Amino acid sequence: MTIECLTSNKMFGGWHKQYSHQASSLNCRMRFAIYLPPQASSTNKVPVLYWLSGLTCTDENVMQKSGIQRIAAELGMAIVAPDTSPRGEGVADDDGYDLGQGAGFYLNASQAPWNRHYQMYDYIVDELPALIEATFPVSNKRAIAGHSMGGHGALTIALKNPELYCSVSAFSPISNPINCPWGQKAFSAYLGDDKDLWRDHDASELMRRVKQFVPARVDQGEADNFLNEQLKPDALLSAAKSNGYPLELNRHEGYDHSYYFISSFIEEQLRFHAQYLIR
Ligand SMILES: N[C@@H](CCC(=O)N[C@@H](CS)C(=O)NCC(=O)O)C(=O)O
Repeated sequence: MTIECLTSNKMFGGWHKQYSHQASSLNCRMRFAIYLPPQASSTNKVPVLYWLSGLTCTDENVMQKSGIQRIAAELGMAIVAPDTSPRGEGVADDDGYDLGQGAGFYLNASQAPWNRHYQMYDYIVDELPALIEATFPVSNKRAIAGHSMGGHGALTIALKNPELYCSVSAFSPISNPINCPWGQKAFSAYLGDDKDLWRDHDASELMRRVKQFVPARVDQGEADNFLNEQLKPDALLSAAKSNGYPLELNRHEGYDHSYYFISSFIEEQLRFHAQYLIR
């Protein structure tokens, strides 16, 4: 498991670094970013928040636009930002921004040609945390968060693995992908036409039936141009209500889908996670 450090920048007393490594689950080289707060040292392991980004993003969007490091440094929390799909010349792709590279949807593809590399669920749940915990001064206390496609990823991964994550949050998640164009396009390609199999990758479907509740917070801008067609937070809310799931859904008047919105509320989300990660 050799990894190569690509960049290293001191920030708020800690370090922001980018690494490249060969990902065996994805069968290609991957880049990720990590922010290590000043509290992280060989004698002090800090908890980790995994951040899953949205369509068209890489590890860089959240690290460059959200301001997440300032509050992570105060709270003593590492942030890990993986890429949003497998990458490279030999990796299947599509002309659309919402399928293929930059649009891995954090699931394991079963259909050709996608199944050769698109195993993002295994990468995020197993391979990457194992690498992070073996390489950096971090504990195995994990939380997970994300934006849009990454909000879908964070919610579905936490709901399926309540023993692995202390808490979950999302900005503007694709809450009911089986009933929206982004989700239907991606799930048809990656999972095939059997819609029964899609339900296992849908946050609203999972929230309606899970028995173990991971503390969950969602922030949604009311002026988000994807709100009604793609994101559908009401489906998530009604699933939570029907199952007695204590979901905290915050609606914010006037905010859109961008990182201007995320940077306005990232501090609140990190403080939400700190209640469960840092005790
Ligand atoms: N239609 C947009 C969809 C992409 C988009 O809005 N991506 C969101 C996530 S769903 C994002 O975070 N973009 C990158 C950024 O704002 O830094 C496009 O043309 O690229």
